Amino acid sequence: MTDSSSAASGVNEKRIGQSLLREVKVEDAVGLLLAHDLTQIVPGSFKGRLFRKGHRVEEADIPKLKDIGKEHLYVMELAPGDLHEDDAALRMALALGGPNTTRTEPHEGKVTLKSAMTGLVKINKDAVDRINSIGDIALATVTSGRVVHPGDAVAATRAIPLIVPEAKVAEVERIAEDYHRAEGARPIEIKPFRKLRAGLLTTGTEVYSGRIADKFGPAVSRKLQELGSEVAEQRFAPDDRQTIVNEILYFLDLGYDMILVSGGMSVDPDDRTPGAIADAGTDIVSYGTPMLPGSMLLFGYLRGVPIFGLPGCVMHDPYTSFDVLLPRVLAGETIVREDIVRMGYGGLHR
Ligand SMILES: Nc1nc2c(c(=O)[nH]1)N[C@H]1C(S)=C(S)[C@@H](COP(=O)(O)OP(=O)(O)OC[C@H]3O[C@@H](n4cnc5c(N)ncnc54)[C@H](O)[C@@H]3O)O[C@H]1N2
Ligand code: MOO
Repeated sequence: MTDSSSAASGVNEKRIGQSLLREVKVEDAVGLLLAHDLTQIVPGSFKGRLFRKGHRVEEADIPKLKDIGKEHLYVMELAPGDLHEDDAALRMALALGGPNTTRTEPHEGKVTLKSAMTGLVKINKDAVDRINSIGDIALATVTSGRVVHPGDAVAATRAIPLIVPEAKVAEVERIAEDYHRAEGARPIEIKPFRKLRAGLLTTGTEVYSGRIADKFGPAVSRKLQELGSEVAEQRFAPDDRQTIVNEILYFLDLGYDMILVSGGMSVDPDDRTPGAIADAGTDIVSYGTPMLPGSMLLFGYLRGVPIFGLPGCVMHDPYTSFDVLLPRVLAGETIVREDIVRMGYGGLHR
């Protein structure tokens, strides 16, 4: 990589495995190639690469190097079986990133995986934990199951030392391969959203009779639209259990992909919605969700069609249990009771 014979004598050397890092005074480094990116940080205005790995040091660089605190530079002699930080970060990113992810160039020993689309990011936490227990390498991710948009960072791989044993990176590749063989997916992927047509039944005698204006329709339509789906039809029902059952079955007959029923989800005598959803023949996955807001949400499947009972907060709160579960349904996931149970940890949002 660099011409070690031109290094000044009497300088410090650091051995990492079979590889060698030799310190060279910046004044003696003119003509040598930089062994790694060099970072400048000016708080509030700049953080980034001042010099790129492989840059040939020139006389004019010396004051700039001193400005960022460099009195010495490394000359690197990589042994077989060792990897430069950039190559380690890149190989990990290549192994981990699945469909609909993009990669940045290696940069200061780091590669960022980004989403190429609007979708649901899926990250296997077990693989992340196993990789981070290896040592000398780091994988930082966002939490799985959230909505991401094009260009959003979802994970970053990083080598901690400048030289990493290749075996550690190979272990990351093996973890990714094992996961791929078992699950048919890479540990980090973006699932696209399906475009679903939903029927929305808005219950509440006060809305049905026209005493108050409906606020559920616009809010739910917007939430679906933002993810590429639509409320294809909205209907209204008073707080009457049988009427609600009939309207749900009407939506089912029309073949909508999803059924949403708003209002009447809590404890008042006029709250008929959970009972009506059950009477319609729904297999209820859960009534009650360990998340706030949205604890009174019901989720189930009616002859395979996802059906939600939506509590009042969905009208006005931007992030409820509906906003957690809706993207998963749109991404084609089947929601089971365990998924709902797990929402409680980290599920307190107000
Ligand atoms: N004692 C308890 N009180 C409440 C509980 C509880 O467990 N025990 N749960 C709370 C939670 S959480 C929620 S959320 C709310 C509301 O639940 P509901 O889904 O039953 O909502 P409603 O009773 O039907 O209505 C509440 C409120 O919102 C207005 N509303 C309903 N639909 C519409 C609409 N389409 N457009 C405009 N406004 C609407 C309705 O008129 C009421 O004012 O219960 C908590 N209380
Ligand atoms: O279902 Mo309530 O909306 O938790 O706020």
